[in-house]
Amino acid sequence: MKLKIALLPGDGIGPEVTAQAVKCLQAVEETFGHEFEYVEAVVGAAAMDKSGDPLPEKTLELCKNSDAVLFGAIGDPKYDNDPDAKVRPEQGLLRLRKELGLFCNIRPIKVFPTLMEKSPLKKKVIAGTDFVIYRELTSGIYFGDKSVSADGTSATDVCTYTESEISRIAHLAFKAAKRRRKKLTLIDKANVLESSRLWRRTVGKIGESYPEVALDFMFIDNAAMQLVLKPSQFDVILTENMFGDILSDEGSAVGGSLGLLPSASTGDNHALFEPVHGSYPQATGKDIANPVASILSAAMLLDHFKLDEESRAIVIAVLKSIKKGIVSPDLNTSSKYGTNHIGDFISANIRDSEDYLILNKENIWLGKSTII
Ligand SMILES: NC(=O)C1=CN([C@@H]2O[C@H](COP(=O)(O)OP(=O)(O)OC[C@H]3O[C@@H](n4cnc5c(N)ncnc54)[C@H](O)[C@@H]3O)[C@@H](O)[C@H]2O)C=CC1
Ligand SMILES: CC(C)CC(=O)C(=O)O
Ligand SMILES: [Mg+2]
Repeated sequence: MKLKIALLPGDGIGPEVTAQAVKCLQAVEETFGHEFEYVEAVVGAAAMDKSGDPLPEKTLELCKNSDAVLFGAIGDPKYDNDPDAKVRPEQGLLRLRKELGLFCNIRPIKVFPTLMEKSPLKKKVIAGTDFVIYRELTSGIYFGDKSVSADGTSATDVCTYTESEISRIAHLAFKAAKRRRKKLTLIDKANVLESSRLWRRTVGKIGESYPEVALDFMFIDNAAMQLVLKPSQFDVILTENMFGDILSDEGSAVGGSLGLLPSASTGDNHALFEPVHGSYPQATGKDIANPVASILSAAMLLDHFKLDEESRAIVIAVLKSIKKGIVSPDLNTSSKYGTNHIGDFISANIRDSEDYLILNKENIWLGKSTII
């Protein structure tokens, strides 16, 4: 298969982890006989340094004209620490999501069997954790009107949802639940928020056309607690933009590190793949960032194009690296392995079809699907 992939490494650790994901995609190309073209462009603070714009027109055009986008991360302390900054790197990512119509953000959370003891939670609490968050990505409070009063003493962010914005992602979440353990939990704050009540009404109605899926509702405050008390109770979580953002970082702690979580953002015409984490500026250039979230995002990219075996080859190589203890310091503080070495190990193992077959038979972690 030929694919044109827009590479947007971005800021902080973005370039380092994206480079490891590209190594893995190149290994897939060689092993399975595909041809991927990579075209790089700037985004976030890196783009602002050049032109003042966190999403230059050229970058947006490239993304629109590519089959997929592989995104690193954006964000820089010089903007985080300046509450008066008028333009921010994050606006580049938000606008890109909106322009590409990426309304559905898919964030799978599974516990690697070999990493059980790395979780801050007890083994018996996290055993069996395997859920996926369907997070609405192009609306809600991140995209609503914002204002600050003239004297700077009050500020407003508006949260708006329409029925059609809710129903298009709800259908995708119900379909995912049908393929999985047939349970969907809508997480909201319907006891307080009007927009959440619209979510409940809309999702409740849509649920009638998916009778095989058990639908339940949970308030966000309780959900934040349930996620660490009994994460295995969740199968598909459907939620709005900000709640999904927060819950996925919380969920990453269940599996041991935010550096492990990949994501896919899809719409009707485009798809973007990125780690759940941000630019982790404290780690920039230190060769300590975990590249697995980015590498698994590349596996989700392959999944998206129905390259199932190829995606699985990446996942299995990742599993092997973890099984062998080739992990970054977030998973083992005394680890001597860096970002680059881990990327080299995983990409080399994608090429190793014998290991691939053996591990594939074990069928650990993967279940029937690859990532989700
Ligand atoms: N999608 C994106 O590009 C996102 C960008 N950001 C931006 O990133 C910058 C930093 O934000 P933070 O809140 O510190 O979030 P962050 O996700 O960059 O880091 C939070 C913590 O997670 C851990 N972590 C994250 N990625 C890791 C990796 N690959 N390997 C090992 N450990 C990892 C580290 O302990 C780190 O201190 C900000 O400018 C923020 O706006 C934040 C979230 C998402
Ligand atoms: C940096 C934001 C634009 C979003 C975010 O934190 C996320 O999508 O995880
Ligand atoms: Mg986030």
